[in-house]
Amino acid sequence: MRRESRRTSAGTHQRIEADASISTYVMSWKDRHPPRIGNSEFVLYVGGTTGRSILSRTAYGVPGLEFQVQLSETVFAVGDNYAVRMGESADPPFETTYRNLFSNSPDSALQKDFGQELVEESELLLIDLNQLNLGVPERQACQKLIARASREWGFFQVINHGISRDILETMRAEQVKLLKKPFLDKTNYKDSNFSAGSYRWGTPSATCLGQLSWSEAFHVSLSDVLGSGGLNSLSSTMEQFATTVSELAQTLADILAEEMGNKTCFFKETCLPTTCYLRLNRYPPCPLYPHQMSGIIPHTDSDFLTVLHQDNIGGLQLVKDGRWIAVKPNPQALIINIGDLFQAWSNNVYKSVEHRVVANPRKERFSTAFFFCPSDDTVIRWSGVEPGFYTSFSFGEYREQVKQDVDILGHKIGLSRFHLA
Ligand SMILES: O=C(O)CCC(=O)C(=O)O
Ligand SMILES: [Fe+2]
Repeated sequence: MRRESRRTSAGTHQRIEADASISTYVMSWKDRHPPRIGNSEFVLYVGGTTGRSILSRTAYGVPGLEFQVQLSETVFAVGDNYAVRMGESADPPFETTYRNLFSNSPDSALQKDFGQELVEESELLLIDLNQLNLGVPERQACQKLIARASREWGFFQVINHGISRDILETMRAEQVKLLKKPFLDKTNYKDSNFSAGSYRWGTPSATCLGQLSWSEAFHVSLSDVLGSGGLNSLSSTMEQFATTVSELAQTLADILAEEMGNKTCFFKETCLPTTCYLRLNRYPPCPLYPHQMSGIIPHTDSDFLTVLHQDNIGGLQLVKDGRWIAVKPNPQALIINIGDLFQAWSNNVYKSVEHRVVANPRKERFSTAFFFCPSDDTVIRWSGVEPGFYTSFSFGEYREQVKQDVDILGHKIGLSRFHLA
């Protein structure tokens, strides 16, 4: 959490920490520049969002004091030597909320997950979708490439994908504007297009550092956004983005089905723009445990396929042949990855591969993920002649199982829940 501090003499560093309940600020001291100067009293000023000029109340405190404030209020604390201003940082209070996880974890706790080995960087297979519009041989070769990448990697990237640079840039600008709002504004965000709970950060159920995702996101059901007539620039941008990206996802899904010898209307009938989801991700810098903290912990996506637009910071990694590989960012390309539903529907032909994001110690990162999903009542089943690996299940059942596992166990189990013995 960023703090603006005015330093008037060397020695003590004073700060106010936002507690998990957010409406409570806890006074504390931190030794940054020993020797420490004693526990002097300080004055806490609480005001409206414009600060000192409209101060509404003051209090006298010592470290350890808990002080209730309104979410919209700005807090200043003035100690004998310092003034600290709070309440306007965009970053969620990771350090304070998860302080028990940090203090209980031995330094080696994350090394188990991240290992000591150097993660190799690789460029994902790059497919030029313009090939689909040329002659029959070019189209067939391109389709085969898409299917091969989905079988062998579960991941590839595409250029000439039909989403204009203008749409991508406008979407990103709206996303940055939204996610750079002060944290307290995001937790309170009221938009008639977003249902409650669409703003998420950290991992509420985490019981160890390996389960903590150092990121925040607006996870939006497109049924809330589409057809609302674009009430503001954010929703009209999301509408435009989602409509074009869902056409791309539809094209790719149809190709993957066709390459299995199953030309089908299934995706056209079950995956509508309104049944899909959009996730606007922001990864604040994480100076703790450099290169070992997850921005998003290892997971597979619970959809048919995902279209991802990332910036040029990097951090996305995926598993290939049992090893983590870092994806080299390509600003021209969109990343496509296969999700759990396609793996089940194709009876393991296409792979839903585990991936994660490694938090960057200094730079923030943004990505936009479009999840190509069917309606909740759509049943996912293998319809080929070979024995199936999974029981059939509806997408609604699948989502419910994932939610339960995350709530109870702290992590998703995924497809193996539906594996036939
Ligand atoms: O930010 C990224 O690169 C990946 C995001 C992701 O995996 C997700 O939102 O499911
Ligand atoms: Fe993902």
